[in-house]
Amino acid sequence: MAAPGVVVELAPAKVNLCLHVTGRRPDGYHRLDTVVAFAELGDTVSGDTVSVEPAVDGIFLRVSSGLMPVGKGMTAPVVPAAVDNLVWRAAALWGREAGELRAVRLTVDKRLPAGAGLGGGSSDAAAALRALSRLTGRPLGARLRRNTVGLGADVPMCLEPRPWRARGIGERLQPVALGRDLPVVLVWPGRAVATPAVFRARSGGFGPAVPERVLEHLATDPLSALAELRNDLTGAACAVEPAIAEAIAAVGGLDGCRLARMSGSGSAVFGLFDDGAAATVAAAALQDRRPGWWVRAGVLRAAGIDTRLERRPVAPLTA
Ligand SMILES: C[C@](O)(CO)[C@H](O)COP(=O)(O)OP(=O)(O)OC[C@H]1O[C@@H](n2ccc(N)nc2=O)[C@H](O)[C@@H]1O
Ligand SMILES: Nc1ncnc2c1ncn2[C@@H]1O[C@H](COP(=O)(O)OP(=O)(O)OP(=O)(O)O)[C@@H](O)[C@H]1O
Repeated sequence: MAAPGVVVELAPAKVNLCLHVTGRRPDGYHRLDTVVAFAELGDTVSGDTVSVEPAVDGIFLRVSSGLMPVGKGMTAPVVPAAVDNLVWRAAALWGREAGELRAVRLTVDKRLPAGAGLGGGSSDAAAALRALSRLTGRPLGARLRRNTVGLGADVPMCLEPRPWRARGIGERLQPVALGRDLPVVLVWPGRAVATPAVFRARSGGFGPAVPERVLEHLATDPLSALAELRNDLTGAACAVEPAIAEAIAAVGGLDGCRLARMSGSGSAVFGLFDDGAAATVAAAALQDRRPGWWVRAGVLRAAGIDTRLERRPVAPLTA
């Protein structure tokens, strides 16, 4: 293992710019065609390798949810603090695939609402794997990358947060050229929905894949291209949680909003803007009107996100 140190990784919010449900596998998972991009805001996952005497083996996980939005009337799943946390499961996967871990402490600071369709848990898992790779000096091998889909369908795309087209159940990744950075307002209407419940509530057949012509158009005029696409889970998610329909209408009505849509299986909604300043003003106005909602302005980065945050001093290990 490399010398003791601390690395801090951003676990950025994932936004499904569109989500087409194109079929269903025999195991019940749905085949998707989705274009995702990542915002420069999210949870953080830090990892320490710590020298202590006597040496301590194992993984230590600390989850701080102090920054998670918790307000009157909000419902969000509890973020598990131990072996059910996706960060823990990612570290266990690393242990199986890349080698034993000794005295590693992973700390998750939650800032993204859980069960929001912003991929928080998946992004945390991916950030933990990047942190372990940096701490140990070992690259993320191809087999490990492939196996991350077992942690969650969104984990492979979160390993390298950049615009992707994802097919299969999310693991067949193809880079996508997004013509420019997209100012975004992210809104979570204070009510979580569980992904399996939304897929179960879906009715009707399957839709067409994302046309190649529209994918190419994303490189030149992303907002017009996205207007031709859709999120096929919107109806089902709104039936499960009507607050989503309210959020889509509220975001669509913001000054300067060019497109409002749900992300993933909900319940978060995003609005795209031409102009970052307009997005910031609109977010503040909406937050004033709806204090029970979680509202953030950010930017979806065409070039992807640099997830390496600043180094911090090493703190002593207290297990
Ligand atoms: C809807 C998306 O957010 C789009 O990016 C993701 O596909 C969901 O990714 P995720 O939260 O990592 O999902 P997982 O934890 O793998 O799956 C949760 C549950 O959602 C359903 N599920 C998920 C993904 C998929 N392609 N088809 C499904 O039917 C399954 O019932 C599954 O048991
Ligand atoms: N580190 C984590 N952060 C958030 N949730 C976690 C984490 N680890 C496990 N979970 C569990 O995962 C479930 C989904 O949380 P998550 O925030 O990833 O949902 P989501 O945003 O809807 O994801 P997706 O966009 O991938 O569908 C929750 O029920 C939560 O208890």
